[in-house]
Amino acid sequence: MDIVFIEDLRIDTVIGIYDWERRVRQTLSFDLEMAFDNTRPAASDDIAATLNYKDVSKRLIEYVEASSFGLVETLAERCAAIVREEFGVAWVRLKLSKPGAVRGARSVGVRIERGVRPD
Ligand SMILES: Nc1nc2c(c(=O)[nH]1)N=C([C@H](O)[C@@H](O)CO)CN2
Repeated sequence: MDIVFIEDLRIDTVIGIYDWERRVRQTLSFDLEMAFDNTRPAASDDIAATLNYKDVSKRLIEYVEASSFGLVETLAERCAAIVREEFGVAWVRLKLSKPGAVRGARSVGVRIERGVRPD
């Protein structure tokens, strides 16, 4: 199985359960691993045959910037669904980090895997 990945995609949004968090924008970081057969784009050298990481990044930026969920779990789930449904990705691993949210920890958050991982 091949992977297309996006690392440390930083996006500002409204996120959190506390009153003060509803009034500010915080920076989240996204790491994604997406299953994709890279042999076809490699053979054709054609961007149209790829899972285009720029297109995925732009779509997630658009969605996350406009969102205002309480939990990182909810946002992670919605982002994984976008990747799978709009980009035809069979399996995705998504880590959503909320840096500085907990004193003493560099970062906190969730990691989820959705879909069926190809062999
Ligand atoms: N599992 C989770 N725990 C917590 C979340 C969350 O989204 N998922 N959120 C918070 C607060 O919003 C926190 O980030 C503020 O410091 C606490 N725990």
